[in-house]
Amino acid sequence: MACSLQDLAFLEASKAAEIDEKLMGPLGFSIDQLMELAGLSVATATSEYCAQNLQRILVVCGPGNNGGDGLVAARHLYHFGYKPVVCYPKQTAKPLYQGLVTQLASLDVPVLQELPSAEAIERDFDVVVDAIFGFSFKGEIRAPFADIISTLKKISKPIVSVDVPSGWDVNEGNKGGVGLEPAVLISLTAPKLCAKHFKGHHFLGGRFVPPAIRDEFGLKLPTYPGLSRKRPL
Ligand SMILES: NC(=O)C1=CN([C@@H]2O[C@H](COP(=O)(O)OP(=O)(O)OC[C@H]3O[C@@H](n4cnc5c(N)ncnc54)[C@H](O)[C@@H]3O)[C@@H](O)[C@H]2O)[C@H](O)CC1
Ligand SMILES: [K+]
Repeated sequence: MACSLQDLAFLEASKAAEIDEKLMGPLGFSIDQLMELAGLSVATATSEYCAQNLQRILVVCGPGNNGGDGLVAARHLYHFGYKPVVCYPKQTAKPLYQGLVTQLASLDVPVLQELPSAEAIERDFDVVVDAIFGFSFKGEIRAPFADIISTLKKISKPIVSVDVPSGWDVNEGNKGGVGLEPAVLISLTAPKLCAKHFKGHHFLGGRFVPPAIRDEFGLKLPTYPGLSRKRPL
């Protein structure tokens, strides 16, 4: 099916959270499963963008599930042959996240607590994956992420944002210009309202939506090509 952005339904932040609750309640999914599928689609879309020439990938992970998607994506990117380095400044003790960090350690993927300087990122990396905030981001950016986002705003290397460009109001877009300006956005499940303002390469990932959810929330999802885990929009 040919599909353009105009054909898609965009999701308010509150509806995205409601879909998550339904998937993980009556529809029988676990967060581990959804995060694995989301992170895998992030890795496949990122590798399509990076191809062979962009190898050194800095994955910056936030404190919630968006950060978890980044941890999963970093593991898959390693197995795809890239050289990921993770920055995960605000780690959580939840077993799911601890497990993801242990898995990265078993692959010798570095997990940094602090973001390298803008100069070091320019020198040492080809691409940055932004897995800082997703659909639950609200209000002004708090520490330590305010400094992290302002450092990332200084670099010229392309940024790949997971689900929402970090710092953007999930419904309204880059209010006050405080958020990142990614080259690539990988929306998960369905694009959030803010994605209407995004002008770069747009992928849709998270191929796990059953017809009941699609119909209840009026989602207009494009057909994924073949076995692909992501769909260019
Ligand atoms: N069905 C799906 O599409 C799935 C998507 N997934 C991913 O999960 C995120 C949403 O995850 P959630 O944990 O609800 O929230 P976030 O990661 O967006 O962030 C919560 C985290 O951030 C802190 N926070 C919020 N606002 C601020 C602020 N202004 N300053 C600093 N910190 C802030 C908050 O305290 C929390 O700690 C979705 O976008 C997808 O990426 C799932 O992985 C699978 C299902
Ligand atoms: K993000």
